[in-house]
Amino acid sequence: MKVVELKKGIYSVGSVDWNARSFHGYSTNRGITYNAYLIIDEKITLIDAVKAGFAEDLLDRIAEIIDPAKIDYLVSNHVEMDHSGAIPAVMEVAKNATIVTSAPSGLKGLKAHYGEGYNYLGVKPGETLSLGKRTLSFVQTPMLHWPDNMITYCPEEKILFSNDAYGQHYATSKCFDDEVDLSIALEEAKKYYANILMLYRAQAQKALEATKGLDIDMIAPSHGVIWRSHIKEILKAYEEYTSEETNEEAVVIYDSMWHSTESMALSIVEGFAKRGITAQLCDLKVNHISDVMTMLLKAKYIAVGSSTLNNNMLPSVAAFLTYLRGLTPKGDKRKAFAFGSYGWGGQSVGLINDELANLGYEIILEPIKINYVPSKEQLREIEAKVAQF
Ligand SMILES: Cc1cc2nc3c(=O)[nH]c(=O)nc-3n(C[C@H](O)[C@H](O)[C@H](O)COP(=O)(O)O)c2cc1C
Repeated sequence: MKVVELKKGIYSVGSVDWNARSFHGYSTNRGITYNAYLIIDEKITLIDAVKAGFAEDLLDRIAEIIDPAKIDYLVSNHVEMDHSGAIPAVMEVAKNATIVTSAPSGLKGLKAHYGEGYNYLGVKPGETLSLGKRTLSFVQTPMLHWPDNMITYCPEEKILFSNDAYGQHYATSKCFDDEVDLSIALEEAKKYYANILMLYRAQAQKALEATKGLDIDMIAPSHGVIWRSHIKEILKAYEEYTSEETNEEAVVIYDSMWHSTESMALSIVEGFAKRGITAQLCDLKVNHISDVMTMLLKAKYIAVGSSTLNNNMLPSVAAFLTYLRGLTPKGDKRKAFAFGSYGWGGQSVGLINDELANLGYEIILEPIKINYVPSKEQLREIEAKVAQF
């Protein structure tokens, strides 16, 4: 990625990982960027680093502007290795630099990754750091999505370096929201929220409130494009993502060996459609769980189906439910039911029902079970049941 000057003396110097298709299990169909920002002031400051494999790339781009040895501060907004992996390489060159991170969690996390051997400066909520003409102000956003997370605001330039908040996994040679298709940037922001931040809804609401209180010209996240022309749109989108309100939408998620549970799923979709509820059918054999989470983010209704395999649900469904359990925020108000075909014991449907109930979802229909292949009449009955609950 080429160096881009965001404002006079402030540069985007991060890397594009065009072919990354998995980010710790999240499918990144459009690749990833690891954004880093360089501020030229009396104190030369790098905001975040990149993934380890891109360290040379980062240093080369910094060298286009200034000798990397002159870096005074390396602000680490988040310890996770997609932002911090290149820290040792940067510190190898910038021997006198100080790593600025949240106290105490950032300090603890960075030391556990990279050792005690660097100059560290821990900053507490609301603390500021003067770079000369500019100031950096640190807002801690703990558990969004690690204990150490913070966002960094530069009031003189009205830039919020938001790290993971407002980010998107979207590799592009462009830098800004108004240079790309906005619908793609927002779709990827939604997927990012659903898969990384959804569990931490309360913290995301607080970060959103903190953001709204700032005078902002640019939101520069650590992944994807920088928001400058569509700040209102991304904040409105976060307002929607973080709201407890759901939409009149259903997602019918299943796996099936011989299509019996699949036939049931199709009838369930028809039943929802009859009620005027938009429903999406989602076969776990062909839909990645991270895409399913995006579909689910604002859906009020969830139906989960599996046939019984060896006294259990199908492994794909178990994996999906585990992922869903991990990402479900407290007090999630959704309506759900289980369905599936079976041969003899038929345990899968009860197990799914229990999982959905344990998530705190309101169970709106008794588990729907069909022995082996559903008849046309049984399918019509399922459709009618869903259309009437
Ligand atoms: C390898 C295998 C193991 C199965 N184990 C069970 C089981 O333990 N209990 C049960 O009730 N049915 C079991 N069945 C039967 C299926 O649940 C049944 O065929 C069902 O109709 C398949 O639905 P599907 O086409 O949606 O996968 C098994 C089927 C297969 C192929």
